[in-house]
Amino acid sequence: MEEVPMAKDPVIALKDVSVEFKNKNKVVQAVHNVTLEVDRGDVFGIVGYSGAGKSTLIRTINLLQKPTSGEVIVNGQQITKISAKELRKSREKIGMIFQHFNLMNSLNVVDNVILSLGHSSLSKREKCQRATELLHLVGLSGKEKVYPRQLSGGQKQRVAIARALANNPEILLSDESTSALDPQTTASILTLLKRLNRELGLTIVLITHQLEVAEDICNRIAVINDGELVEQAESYQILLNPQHQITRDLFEDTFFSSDNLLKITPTEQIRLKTLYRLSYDSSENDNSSLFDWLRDQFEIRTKIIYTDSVAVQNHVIIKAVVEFSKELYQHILNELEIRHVNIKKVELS
Ligand SMILES: Nc1ncnc2c1ncn2[C@@H]1O[C@H](COP(=O)(O)OP(=O)(O)OP(=O)(O)O)[C@@H](O)[C@H]1O
Repeated sequence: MEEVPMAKDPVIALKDVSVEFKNKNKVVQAVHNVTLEVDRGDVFGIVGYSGAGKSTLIRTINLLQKPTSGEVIVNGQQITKISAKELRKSREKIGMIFQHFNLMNSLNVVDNVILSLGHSSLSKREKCQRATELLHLVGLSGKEKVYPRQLSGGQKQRVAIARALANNPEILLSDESTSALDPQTTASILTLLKRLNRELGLTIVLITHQLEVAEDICNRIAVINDGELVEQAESYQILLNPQHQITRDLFEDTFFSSDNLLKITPTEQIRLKTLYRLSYDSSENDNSSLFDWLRDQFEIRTKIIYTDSVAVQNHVIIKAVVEFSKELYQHILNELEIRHVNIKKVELS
């Protein structure tokens, strides 16, 4: 039976959003005409170089940053047009976590979470019970009376996540929430975020400069550069076949890094005139059938210089640098493209 595509259900829509900062005589265009949609249940990553406008952009979603122009629509409501009271209500449905946790050091863990329940109609006892349940949800049972300074970075971020979830938000905004954490703690926070996304149906929008974070957790990635949205796609597509040079610089070149290419010695460089980088989805191609096909059809032999794989969503993307026994003619490159193999000649400088 033919699969029916799932209906899209955008929970966030930004339309032509721009943010300008005016400093003395200078105008900084931090975000420029960004239009994007985040579907319910997405883990949506926004990546880009430092200063690209990521923080400014994510902060427009809960109007911590008011756009200079454009529309911000959350759950069908244009929040740029609503009263302060309505905005407060709408913001309760949008939790946010930050790089430096933003906890109150003078309050213990449970009181930090209770602080977010200020506007709720719950009794004091019920608030305490709710906060305790949230701390259990994020794996911090038993730490209720502890103060933030007595916690590790990962534990502080868990408190911040519990606090962000206090009002049962539908959306969680994450502004570099793992940037201050070591790789192991980062992995445990990402596991927690994935579980919350799955179990609570929480839509997550995260900005990160850690590309491995975006690869690990996001189903969709948007790339911004100089305030402009340059590319957005399913995460595996971004890895498999990046369209924009900035995306290639960000994602491909971390894998095909000069470190890896420098492993090839200068004498080999002279010989290696037919070095190519390939990337492909392992469910569509596998090494041996691809290289057997090149040999059988075109008498081209392949020597794999190095290869690696990265699992994104349900796809395993293979990336490889190979040496072919001869240069590939355009018609072979075209055939590879038809087979969804992304191929590029390596220029050794
Ligand atoms: N309040 C402000 N006043 C003036 N300029 C600002 C302000 N906030 C940000 N900018 C400028 O806007 C641009 C985008 O900044 P932003 O912090 O959004 O980028 P970013 O991609 O999050 O960077 P990073 O990864 O380094 O945090 C930068 O040029 C920055 O200097």
